[in-house]
Amino acid sequence: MSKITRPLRSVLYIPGSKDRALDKARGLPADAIIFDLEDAVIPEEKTAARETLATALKDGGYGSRYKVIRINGLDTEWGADDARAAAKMDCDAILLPKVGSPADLDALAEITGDIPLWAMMETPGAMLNAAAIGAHPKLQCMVMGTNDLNKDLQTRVRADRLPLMTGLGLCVLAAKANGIAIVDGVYNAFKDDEGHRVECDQGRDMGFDGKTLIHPAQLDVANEAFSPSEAEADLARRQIEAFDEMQATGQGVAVVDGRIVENLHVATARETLAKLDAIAALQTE
Ligand SMILES: CC(C)(COP(=O)(O)OP(=O)(O)OC[C@H]1O[C@@H](n2cnc3c(N)ncnc32)[C@H](O)[C@@H]1OP(=O)(O)O)[C@@H](O)C(=O)NCCC(=O)NCCSC(=O)C[C@H](O)C(=O)O
Ligand SMILES: [Mg+2]
Repeated sequence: MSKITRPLRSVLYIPGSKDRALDKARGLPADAIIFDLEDAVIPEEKTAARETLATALKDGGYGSRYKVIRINGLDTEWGADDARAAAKMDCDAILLPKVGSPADLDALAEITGDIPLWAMMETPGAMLNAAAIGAHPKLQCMVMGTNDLNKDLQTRVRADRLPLMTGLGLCVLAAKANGIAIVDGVYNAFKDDEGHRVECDQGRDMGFDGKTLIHPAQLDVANEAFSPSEAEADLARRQIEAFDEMQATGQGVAVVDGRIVENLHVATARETLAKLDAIAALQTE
């Protein structure tokens, strides 16, 4: 499996059937795009959407944005044809909805070969099998499907997402244990910037790499929430400097702002600065 080293702060869903949205995305500040053939496309348009998407990707213009195609499930009448078609399109990964076990990814890989796979984590069974799914050799990223998860769990939708916390936590653990990326679910109220910001911050605190989005208006908030802040960058630089100074005197612990700094904190500080460099590189691409 090829590990993603680029930022995935903002991952925008675009219905594969909507020409206008497919075109608009060429100029939007999204780190990644999920070209959707599943829930955003009505059954009557699914076959035509495959063609529309193939044309859009052939025409190109998406720059360095990571391009992911979400196909329909392989247990649907469209899934296998989607997979065969997606494997021939110019994309970076293929996203399978409602993954329940590693066998689902095996079945997709039989059709798509070496293309990296992403998995929608959106059923109770997937939460319980997260560790095994995360260890699949072709899996590159987990995507939380919080709408489907809410539906299957019969939860009440709460601002603090308490009913989802076990599932979100299990998936974050599975992704980190396997060294793959993981992005949070969508915030449905796309005109509610404040609620979106709160949920982005919560996802960032939990260790998600970014958030999936349904509307361009959500991009800036996600990009900011999942970027290191000025204060975090400043602290990282000072931690590295203080630790290097301490090491030069033969000591293994420094103190910055009243807190100890050991080699593991320096590793985090270096990751923070590397992420900033990766974000800066996106802007020059
Ligand atoms: C939610 C929407 C239906 C709203 O659409 P619309 O009313 O057209 O919005 P606007 O008029 O405000 O749009 C302004 C312009 O922005 C473009 N646009 C809108 N959405 C997108 C988009 N996602 N990507 C790119 N461009 C977009 C419009 O074309 C307008 O452009 P212009 O006219 O040139 O100014 C709509 O946003 C939408 O369809 N969003 C995507 C919905 C979707 O993909 N849903 C499926 C994924 S969510 C999911 O399934 C998660 C998971 O599986 C789970 O279980 O949780
Ligand atoms: Mg879903």
